[in-house]
Amino acid sequence: MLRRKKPMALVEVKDVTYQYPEAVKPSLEQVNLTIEPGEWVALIGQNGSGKSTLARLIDGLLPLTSGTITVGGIPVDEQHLNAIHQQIGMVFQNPDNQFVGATVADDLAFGLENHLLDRDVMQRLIPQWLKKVGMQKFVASQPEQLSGGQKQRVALAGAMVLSPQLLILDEATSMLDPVGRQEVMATITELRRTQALAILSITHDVNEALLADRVVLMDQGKVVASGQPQVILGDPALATQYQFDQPPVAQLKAALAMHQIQVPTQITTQGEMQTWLRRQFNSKR
Ligand SMILES: Nc1ncnc2c1ncn2[C@@H]1O[C@H](COP(=O)(O)OP(=O)(O)OP(=O)(O)O)[C@@H](O)[C@H]1O
Repeated sequence: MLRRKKPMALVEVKDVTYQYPEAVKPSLEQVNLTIEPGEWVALIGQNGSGKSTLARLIDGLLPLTSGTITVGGIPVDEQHLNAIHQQIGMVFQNPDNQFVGATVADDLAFGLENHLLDRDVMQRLIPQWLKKVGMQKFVASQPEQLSGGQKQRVALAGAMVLSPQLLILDEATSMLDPVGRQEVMATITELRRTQALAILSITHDVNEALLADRVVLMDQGKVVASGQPQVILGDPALATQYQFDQPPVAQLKAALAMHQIQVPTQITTQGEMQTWLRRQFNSKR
């Protein structure tokens, strides 16, 4: 009997161990991770748990020394770096370190020149992508005329301009004020709605992790848990052991439990909590 082969995930990380050359111990140990096409995975974990190292290995910014990684079926190695960089767009933490051009248009053109695109293709793609991130009015602006959130939206346009299948966000909103953070998250949510795009977002922000399809928790170079955001983030034992903030609903549950009010475990979202509280309130009137 013919057995049908399982379709390949977009990203397959298999048995990856990595030690920086000067380090005394590995930063990643036997890491396995898959990301499906179109899936949004939030990578969480304490400082130094290995999240950025894993992202850099997936993008080929660090050389793999043990294990394998494929993106879109292409092995991440020196030979395939160009092809890998067309599959992945990456946005980093610091808005100022990412801006290399004298103007917004120059900045995007600089990134595209590395991919040897024709001038007329570039001139079509740049305004198209600036419009998608809501920055079309700023095409001739200089970096110092932009807010942090606006710079990160330009970085997003730069990461997306070659229509990659995977967007990696390495704490892309952590240096922004609440308005900038909101702007960038709204842009990412909109991109996800309109593009066939998988996302790997590294974050310490519980509200950002809640937007993902799945949360992967790392600790000391290992993946220690993976599952639905509300389940992983709402687990009080995991939150205490691995020191992360719980979502507002989980915090409210814990506070109510201290007053002997037990909220059913299946209630995880704000909407479910509101409905449940309203019912309790009405039944007592
Ligand atoms: N260039 C380097 N050389 C040596 N060790 C490094 C280097 N970069 C990171 N490390 C070490 O690797 C481990 C994992 O670091 P990494 O930056 O991947 O963690 P992280 O989870 O992204 O942390 P954070 O949330 O603080 O960004 C840490 O112990 C760190 O000190």
